[in-house]
Amino acid sequence: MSYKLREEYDPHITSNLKSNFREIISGVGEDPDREGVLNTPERAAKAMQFLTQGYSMNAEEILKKAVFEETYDEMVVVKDIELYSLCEHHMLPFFGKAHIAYIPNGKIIGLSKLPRVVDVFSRRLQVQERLTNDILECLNETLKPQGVAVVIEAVHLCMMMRGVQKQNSATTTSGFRGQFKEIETRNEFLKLISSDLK
Ligand SMILES: Nc1nc2c(ncn2[C@@H]2O[C@H](COP(=O)(O)OP(=O)(O)OP(=O)(O)O)[C@@H](O)[C@H]2O)c(=O)[nH]1
Ligand SMILES: [Zn+2]
Repeated sequence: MSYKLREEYDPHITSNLKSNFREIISGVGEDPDREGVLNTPERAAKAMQFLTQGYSMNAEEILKKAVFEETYDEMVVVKDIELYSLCEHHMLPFFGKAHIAYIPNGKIIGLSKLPRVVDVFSRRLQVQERLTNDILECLNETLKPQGVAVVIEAVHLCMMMRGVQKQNSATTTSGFRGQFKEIETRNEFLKLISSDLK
């Protein structure tokens, strides 16, 4: 299946979500028949499907479409990939950046496929740790590289708008496989993602 942002919405799912969002609107004390929110259940139903479209995508299929045989065997880094996800505990957004590196093993991947894989796994109900691992394992399994590394830096609205209400805390998660387990390789990656070169 090819990756595309969802423009058509499943009528059955939309109808189910729509009636649930109507309940939520009246549940919070708002009149669901007030003009301003009359179409909100349908809008919210479509927005929620957009935000969770990763469930109907297959990251391995996306990656396999753009694998090329090459002898390049230095580190490839794509950094500052913006991501938006929903925390599975509160269904509130968390968002930030992913940085990905791999060292090819006879095969390179089309660069755009790395952000696409980030989207596939972030457009779901997630925790940041699992999101990091999902991306890492998928790249490791599909490309079988000499090494792969993923770092995610994100802020969580469930910690900002509610709960502890901390506005300046960010969470960093990381995962390393193969050659990135070695301190020198890992440090080279961490240095590259902290440089300002765009
Ligand atoms: N490890 C991890 N925790 C997360 C993530 N997103 C949200 N959480 C946490 O999930 C936890 C859920 O804890 P609970 O005590 O069940 O929920 P709660 O009473 O709403 O917790 P507070 O947020 O502390 O008010 C909270 O500590 C959240 O900060 C994430 O991506 N990773
Ligand atoms: Zn949360």
